[in-house]
Amino acid sequence: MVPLLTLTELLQAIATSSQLLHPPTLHFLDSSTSDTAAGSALISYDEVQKHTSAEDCWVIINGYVYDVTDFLQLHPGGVQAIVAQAGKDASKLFTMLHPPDALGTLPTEYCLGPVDPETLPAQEEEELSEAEQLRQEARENMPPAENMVMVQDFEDWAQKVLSETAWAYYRSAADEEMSEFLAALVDGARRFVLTMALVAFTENRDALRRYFFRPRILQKNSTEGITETTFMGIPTSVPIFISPAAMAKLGHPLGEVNLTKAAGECGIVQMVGASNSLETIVMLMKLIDISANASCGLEEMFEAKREDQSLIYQLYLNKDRAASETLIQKVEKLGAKAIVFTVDVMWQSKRTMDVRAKLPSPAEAAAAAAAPAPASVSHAISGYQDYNLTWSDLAFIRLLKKNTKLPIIVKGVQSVEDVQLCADHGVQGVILSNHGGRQADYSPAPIDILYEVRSLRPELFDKVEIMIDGGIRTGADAVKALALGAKAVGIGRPALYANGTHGEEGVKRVINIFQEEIASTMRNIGVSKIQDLKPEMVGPAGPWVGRNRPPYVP
Ligand code: HEM
Ligand SMILES: Cc1cc2nc3c(=O)[nH]c(=O)nc-3n(C[C@H](O)[C@H](O)[C@H](O)COP(=O)(O)O)c2cc1C
Repeated sequence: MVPLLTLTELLQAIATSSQLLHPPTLHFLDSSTSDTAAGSALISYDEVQKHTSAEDCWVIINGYVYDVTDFLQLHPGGVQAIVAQAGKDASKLFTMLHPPDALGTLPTEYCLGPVDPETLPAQEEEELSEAEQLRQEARENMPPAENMVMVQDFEDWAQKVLSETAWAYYRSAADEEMSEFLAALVDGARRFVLTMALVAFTENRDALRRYFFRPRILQKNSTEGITETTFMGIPTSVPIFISPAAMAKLGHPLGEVNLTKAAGECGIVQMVGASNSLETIVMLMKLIDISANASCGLEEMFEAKREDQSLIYQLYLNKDRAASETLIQKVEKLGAKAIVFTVDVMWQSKRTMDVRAKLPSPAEAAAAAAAPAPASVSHAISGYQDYNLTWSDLAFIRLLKKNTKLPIIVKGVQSVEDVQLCADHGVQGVILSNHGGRQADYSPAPIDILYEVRSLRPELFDKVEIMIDGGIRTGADAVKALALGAKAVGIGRPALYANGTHGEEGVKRVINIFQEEIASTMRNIGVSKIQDLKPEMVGPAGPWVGRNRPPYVP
């Protein structure tokens, strides 16, 4: 549940962004609710104001009044999230957090009719809290996207301008997180505190910093198309892809569509997420017996893409295989180029910063105690997601292969043995990933897993395409992974942060920075096309002698 202050902050941060507050669209008029809504008499604001409790809860969204009393217990964001809006116009908040068709998941009779616009109170200017003022000032002083020099610059600004909720959700990682104090020490005296700071999230970056190049000199340089390549049979202008990530709308009201447009303009692949929110909606639609075909923002992303642009769909498998089957058929029809099947969310993890940000104040806790107990998000999610997948039954691979001609990529592989098993079971690609350090704490850094595969089982690179993501923030990071054999590398948070600071322009700038840095790194180590990058150009820091010498060095 979001504390009230945080939601206000969230709205304010967004309201100060330049491209904002496009008028709310009446999406549900296209859906089955239109008959009910269109024919109804106007409802006065005074009438709406009479229904402000958990036992009798009305809200206004996009000009229409909804009685959501029976939906409260099913709401994945919790009962209180809606009750806090009871009797009010929740349009802005709703639009910011939900895919447009979320309303279409409600039974038609919940829509009571249009609100009488004459009776709506004038919008009052809300007084800004100190934190909100700081965020607003920071946004006013933020340089334009083209002045961002490093990908890290976007993260630094995101921390200053994003709402507490958005920052906590994006940045959070599993369990043990370094304090700011430790983080500062890490910058100054990294080696000294390393043993205290070995958590998955920080290790993803630290591990990348332990690999160095062996540049070659006097190699002919080319100027054109130096970063162009293909992965999974898809051409890409740079071997970077946008990893699937939920809730881009927390950072910018246009959400994932910004990422799709930026990826299209820059000629790279986006993996569109079956975000928790969208998947949960599918689960809810089943609970309230509405067709899964009525879902979600997926079409929006496919509509926003260019004709020649490639999107890959990311799936969490549903216990109800029929729901997954429908989804796979749908995305295949929409034109997805492959299916990414995420397997590293085997259980809900504790995302520490996110949990802290949502802790209610004492007053909110007291108010919540008076309301019926919410169905928790983790409960809601475990209601549909299959956590009991095993290699021995292989149900998921069989299901996917039976239902689609699309190549299958398994995301979240974290050991050499499992790369081998994926290859044995006929998947075409794997993404070495620990979910950006958000699932199992102390899971290995993807670059180290890649190094292990290269050192121990180099033949696996010919059996299955290997990609990685986690902590990739510079062109040099990407080139190290590509030289070790990765076909492409994914970025998660960098795209979300840049979307939150500068929207589509920010995401494009992030991709351009990667392109510039990859090209420059390649030229400086004596390589002029991706295919010429070789494992022996990269290895652990220090002289390659004795036990430090990589086994693949000729
Ligand atoms: C009717 C008015 C609604 C209001 C005012 C509302 C409000 C909210 C708020 C404030 C949150 C953020 C909660 C948090 O992060 O702490 C949220 C989350 C969410 N809502 Fe709604 N909501 C409404 C309807 C719906 C509907 C119809 C659906 C579709 C089934 C839906 C699905 C979700 C989902 C999936 C989340 C994210 C849960 C998560 O992953 O954390 N909501 N909602
Ligand atoms: C806010 C956020 C939401 C994410 N949501 C998903 C998701 O829905 N599905 C998925 O497979 N991975 C998800 N991930 C993991 C990313 O796909 C990716 O593995 C990770 O972010 C890479 O690490 P990086 O953020 O350091 O680049 C998410 C990551 C973040 C930060």
